[in-house]
Amino acid sequence: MSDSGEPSGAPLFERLCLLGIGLIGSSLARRAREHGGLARTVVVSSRTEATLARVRELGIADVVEADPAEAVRGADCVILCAPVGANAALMRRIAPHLAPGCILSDVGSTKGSVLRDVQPLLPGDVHFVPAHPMAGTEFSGPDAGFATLFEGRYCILTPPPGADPAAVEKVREFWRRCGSMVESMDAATHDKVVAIVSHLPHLIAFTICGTADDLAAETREAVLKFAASGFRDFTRIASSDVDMWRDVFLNNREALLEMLARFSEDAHALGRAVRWGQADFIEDRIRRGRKIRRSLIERRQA
Ligand SMILES: NC(=O)c1ccc[n+]([C@@H]2O[C@H](COP(=O)([O-])OP(=O)(O)OC[C@H]3O[C@@H](n4cnc5c(N)ncnc54)[C@H](O)[C@@H]3O)[C@@H](O)[C@H]2O)c1
Ligand SMILES: O=C(O)C(=O)C[C@]1(C(=O)O)C=C[C@@H](O)C=C1
Repeated sequence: MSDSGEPSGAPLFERLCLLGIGLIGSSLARRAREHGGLARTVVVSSRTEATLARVRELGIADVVEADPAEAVRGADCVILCAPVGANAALMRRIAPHLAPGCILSDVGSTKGSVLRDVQPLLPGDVHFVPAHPMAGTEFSGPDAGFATLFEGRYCILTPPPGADPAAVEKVREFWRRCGSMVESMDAATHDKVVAIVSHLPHLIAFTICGTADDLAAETREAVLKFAASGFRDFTRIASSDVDMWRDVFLNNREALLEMLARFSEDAHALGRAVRWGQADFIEDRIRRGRKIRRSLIERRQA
């Protein structure tokens, strides 16, 4: 395998099964199609017949199977790609059918919940290596995916204590071949980090859109008319998928509420500085924002 993500030699997996095929699942399926190094055969299962029919039309999987229990049979890697709230039920359905030695992974945005929902049902001979690609868009469904989604983006692994090192290395290599930089951390740290960098920004975006929507009819018209401004940037992420974000908020409750409390205190402090005309305080906050944006650009993550 070369550092450029180009394939060399045999594919990592013989039979890769993706359960849930929206933005993330279909990006993985497309990557596997374009990059021979991921899997020889890609099997896909999803909840609705409409999604499965669309996957057939798109031609992004070798096998399309309605029943998840059937889909995982004989797979040496299974990746859960549905909203995180679906994991417990999916796991109950597939656990007895997972092949011995299979690697089970996921792409969920919350990791404590995945350990909670998946580990108790895990057969002894299956290796569990949770993962979270820090890449996405506001779009969802199988049409939204693209093969380059993960390129140059981080993927965080949260292997549970005692995870099989060979399985962890295989999942690392999988994400490297998707073009990602791979890091590992424990699930609790992951959940705190994403609460501030991903979940709270979405919560704020949904809220600011709701607040604008609550304004009197006349003002709301003006908001929409002149929205080619700071507000527009919030509307992009506020247009994200309902099921996915409901599940994220409900499955990272503690960390998200902690970050929201800190944010609220800081927002009040800035509001107070505005009220009392404290220009130095206001300038300091703006400078910190500019500094963070600059460092993201330097790290090529903006
Ligand atoms: N969208 C992002 O930016 C992003 C980024 C990183 C990780 N994630 C995580 O990836 C996962 C998938 O997100 P997505 O953006 O691809 O969502 P999506 O809405 O585009 O796709 C989800 C897919 O799962 C299917 N599904 C829903 N419930 C199911 C069930 N009970 N059983 C089987 N399939 C079911 C849906 O039909 C759909 O095909 C989520 O856990 C999310 O937290 C999302
Ligand atoms: O770019 C976006 O639109 C995203 O929302 C992607 C984003 C994020 O917040 O950065 C969303 C959820 C994920 O779990 C990872 C990535």
